[in-house]
Amino acid sequence: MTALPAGESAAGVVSAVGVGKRYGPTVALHDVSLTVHPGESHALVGRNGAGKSTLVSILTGLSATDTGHVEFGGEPAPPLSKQDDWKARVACVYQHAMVVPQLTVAENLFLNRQAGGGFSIGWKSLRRKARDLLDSWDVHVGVDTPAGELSVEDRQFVEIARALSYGARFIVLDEPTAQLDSQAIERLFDRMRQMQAGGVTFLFISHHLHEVYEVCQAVTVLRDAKHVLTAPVSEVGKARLVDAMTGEPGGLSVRDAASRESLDADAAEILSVDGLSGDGFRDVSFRLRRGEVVGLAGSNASGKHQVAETVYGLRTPSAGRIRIDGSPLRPGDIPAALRAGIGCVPRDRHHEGLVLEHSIADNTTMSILDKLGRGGIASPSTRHAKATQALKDYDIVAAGAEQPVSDLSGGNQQKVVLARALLSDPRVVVLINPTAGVDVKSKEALLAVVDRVRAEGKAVLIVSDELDDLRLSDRVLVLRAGAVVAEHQAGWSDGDLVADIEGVELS
Ligand SMILES: Nc1ncnc2c1ncn2[C@@H]1O[C@H](COP(=O)(O)OP(=O)(O)OP(=O)(O)O)[C@@H](O)[C@H]1O
Repeated sequence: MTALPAGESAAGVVSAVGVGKRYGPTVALHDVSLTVHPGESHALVGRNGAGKSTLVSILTGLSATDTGHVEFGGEPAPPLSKQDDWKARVACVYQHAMVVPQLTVAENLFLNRQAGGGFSIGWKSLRRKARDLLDSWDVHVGVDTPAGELSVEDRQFVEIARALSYGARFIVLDEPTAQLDSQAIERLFDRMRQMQAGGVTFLFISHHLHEVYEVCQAVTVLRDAKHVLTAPVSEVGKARLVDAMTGEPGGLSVRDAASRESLDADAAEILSVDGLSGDGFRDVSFRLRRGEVVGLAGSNASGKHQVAETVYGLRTPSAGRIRIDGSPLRPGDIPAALRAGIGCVPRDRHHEGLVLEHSIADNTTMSILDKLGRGGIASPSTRHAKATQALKDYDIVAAGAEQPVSDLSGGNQQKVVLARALLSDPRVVVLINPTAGVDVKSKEALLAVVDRVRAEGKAVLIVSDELDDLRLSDRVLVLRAGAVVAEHQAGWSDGDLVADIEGVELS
């Protein structure tokens, strides 16, 4: 079912009615109303910091509204103190895991529920219930598997099944595709369609607008904390959607490496990787020259992340050699890589990237303290000035440079990570999914920054699941099962590259 025309009064699965929310001086939501109708997949889109996550936290009972209210099926939402009542109505599956990694799937599914009705449920019965639940939603995951060992894909299915077991038939998926490769995304979408047919309603958040067209029937756009549009997806073209998100007309353009002058034939080599092997990859060799961008593509199991992580010192290789400007790089040593001139955007900004409770100024300047002041001590005003410039250069929505990074929206946190990587003025930049969680318009700006540092003569190694990120590359190396299986020069077609990534022959 698609969204009903304005004024039609069928009760939604959920409605936000005139919702407002502030964080100190920041208005995160202003008078936002939204109705999600039964059985639809409803997309929620908007630029970084538009208010999507704030609205989700209100629709899921995690935060209170300042103004307005929430209804389920036309009835007022339960008080926030009654979390079990919320769980029976709605759940959100986040990008980061909400399972306890040490516990098994069965324990995660029925955690804190073993003592229902005064009886304690035995271990055997708990496993059987878990198995029945997963079977009933066609989720093929072993109930005895520790949740920490699940793939992101399976973990999300387990979390969806857990939500359904509480009775909720309305599920928020917050950027569920961000860490999935293309085949896993297709499986997720198939499953969403099946569940929709079984009466489940979804609110779907994604920065990949093509996904909105693939899997959703209705779309709502938030911009600068306000609701600007709700409409059936079939009635809003992509250009109009982007205009609604940005508030200004004009499409998107990502510059293709094929459209720029080809690399200088005698550009000096900066990075050489020879016969590199390690956990998940073997015998990988490539060269990077000044001003060159090389992409690494492949499925999540291809080993592409591990190769990049070995280059910037997160992992120790079992064989092979990495040289920067001809000098061997000490393996498995991040500070050594930094000193040798490697800057990186890591895969996981929460664990390897940011100190969340510290300010934007601290985070962006932490790797350049020795350059800002003597003995690694920089005056607060120097750091403040650098960070304030970064806010501008990287299009970061924030109250100011001293705001803690934890206050920022996800996409804006990612921009802080990129700013930090580039502020150290590296010779080689290793970027892993650099635009993850970044909105379409900011993505363009970030890729333009990468193009600029390339033009300055830095070498860039970029690992991404997104073809748009890879378009900057002079060459893209495709990995499968840990080995480089193909190389595409700039100007590749999407179809050819994807066929190589997935290992299918094009007829
Ligand atoms: N706990 C908080 N404290 C202070 N400000 C916050 C807090 N949470 C969110 N904000 C601010 O509220 C605004 C809306 O943020 P929100 O996370 O809802 O955006 P979003 O649309 O989900 O963005 P993204 O696409 O980057 O995830 C932002 O300006 C953000 O900095």
